[in-house]
Amino acid sequence: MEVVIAPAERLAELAADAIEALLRSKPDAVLGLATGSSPLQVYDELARRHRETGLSFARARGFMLDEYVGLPADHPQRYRNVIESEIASRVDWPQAQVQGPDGLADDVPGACAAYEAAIADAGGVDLQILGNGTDGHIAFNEPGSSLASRTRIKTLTRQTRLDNARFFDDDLDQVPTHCLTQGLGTIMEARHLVLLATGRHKAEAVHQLVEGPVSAMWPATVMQLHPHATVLVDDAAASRLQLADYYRQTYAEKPSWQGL
Ligand SMILES: N[C@@H]1[C@@H](O)[C@H](O)[C@@H](COP(=O)(O)O)O[C@@H]1O
Repeated sequence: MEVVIAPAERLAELAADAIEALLRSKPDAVLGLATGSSPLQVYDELARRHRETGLSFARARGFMLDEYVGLPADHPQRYRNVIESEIASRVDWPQAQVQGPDGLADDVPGACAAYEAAIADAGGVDLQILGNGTDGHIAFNEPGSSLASRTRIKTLTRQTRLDNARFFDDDLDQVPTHCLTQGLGTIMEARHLVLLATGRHKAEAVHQLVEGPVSAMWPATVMQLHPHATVLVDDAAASRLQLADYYRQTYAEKPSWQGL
């Protein structure tokens, strides 16, 4: 696991560099997309590169991590709509090439199985962008999630609903109680995991993710078992890391050609 500690703008550039290098070498790459505030600067940077340098998503495929259950198709916080407005519509990405789990499906197990099959048919995810919940979740794999889990329905914790109430007029009652989410086993099959976390409120989750014991209580710790995982954090999110000086030194001495 590589840990990079840098200001948020720099982290966004590094993630965008990795995505750009992938798209330039493999234009039909499969990108794993996260919602939440953590990837927003990455999406801004990708949109800028599309505008200014012609970086193209025309042949790329995108798979979202998760979706709320029951939000109407036109709800602005439906994750498929969030991804459309935050990144897909700002670049040349055809709508049909970006998909998420169907939070309005009548047959939930069927929709989850179909989503797993669609990812497999696309050849698997090349690069998965991730955020980290304050309770250690990735996607919506809440504490207690099986480390081998696949796409399924989950009940959101009260903490996650409180964290996300800011997107719903600070009204907890408007925040859905359930979601469909890629499982930890699904996410672990992506070939490169790139997690972003900023702010002091993420410091404990980041410490557990990087330095804690692998445990379903902190679901992101499963990333310790991945052969190519990158954790991009700012000073505040890194403030509880025991080996922060070592991570800083390692990154400072890394050859610039190496990439993430
Ligand atoms: N389902 C999303 C996750 O994919 C996201 O990574 C996480 C952190 O969110 P944020 O980046 O806003 O802190 O919580 C949300 O609930």
